Amino acid sequence: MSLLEARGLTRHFGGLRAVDGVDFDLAAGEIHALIGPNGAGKTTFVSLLSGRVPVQAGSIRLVGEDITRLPAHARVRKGIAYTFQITSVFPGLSVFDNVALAVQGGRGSARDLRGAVAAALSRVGLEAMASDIAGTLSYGHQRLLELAMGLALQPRVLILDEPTQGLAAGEIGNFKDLVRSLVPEVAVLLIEHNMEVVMDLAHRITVLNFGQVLARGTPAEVRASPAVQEAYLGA
Ligand SMILES: Nc1ncnc2c1ncn2[C@@H]1O[C@H](COP(=O)(O)OP(=O)(O)OP(=O)(O)O)[C@@H](O)[C@H]1O
Repeated sequence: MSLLEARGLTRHFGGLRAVDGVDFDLAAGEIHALIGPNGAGKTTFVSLLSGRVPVQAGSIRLVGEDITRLPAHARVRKGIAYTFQITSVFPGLSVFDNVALAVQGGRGSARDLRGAVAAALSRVGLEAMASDIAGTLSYGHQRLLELAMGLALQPRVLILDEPTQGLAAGEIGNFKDLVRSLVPEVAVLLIEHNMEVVMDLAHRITVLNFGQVLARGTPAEVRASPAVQEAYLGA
């Protein structure tokens, strides 16, 4: 059984078929990349999975349970964490407090709040900055804070939307090591434009184009696909 399974997932905006009958399976413990040209429907698709955008047709199952109509906060409690854009960090609060808020919204019982925050911060290497005000952190550190907030939710599925955007080259290497360290406890669904990161990290790739699945497979299979090369990789 897939950890997370979508069948015929559909969301149109007026006449625009942003997501149009997508079947998708996320296996336990995998790093799965979602790629495709600008406007292909990637963010809309993960917004359907996380419940930020309502589904018009199709179904979503998490470990076999139908979650298609559950509100976003209920999906978080069931283990789907979508690390939102950096705006989800409260800039006036400390790093500790940002993560503490996430712990309280998550799946765990949070009996040991301090311990849970410390564990999430040490996972991303920010433990020394716990008392810093989040808004004073560098951009790269704010992205790590965002990841710590996602991990503090104790997710089964962690959805990362363009996590390397704006990171310096040196930071990208650390980020890849960090994502690798998360599996197999967590399954990672990664929207990523940096093909070097995708090909290096992903176990499997799904390619969207005009709201539909153009191809799926291992990095080698996707790279070799003539349809993908024509539509996307520009080879
Ligand atoms: N709330 C909305 N209302 C109307 N159209 C929308 C809405 N959200 C997305 N769209 C449109 O749906 C299409 C898919 O957008 P989406 O952001 O999902 O693509 P994407 O693959 O994530 O693109 P990018 O790589 O540029 O982030 C686009 O044409 C976009 O303009």
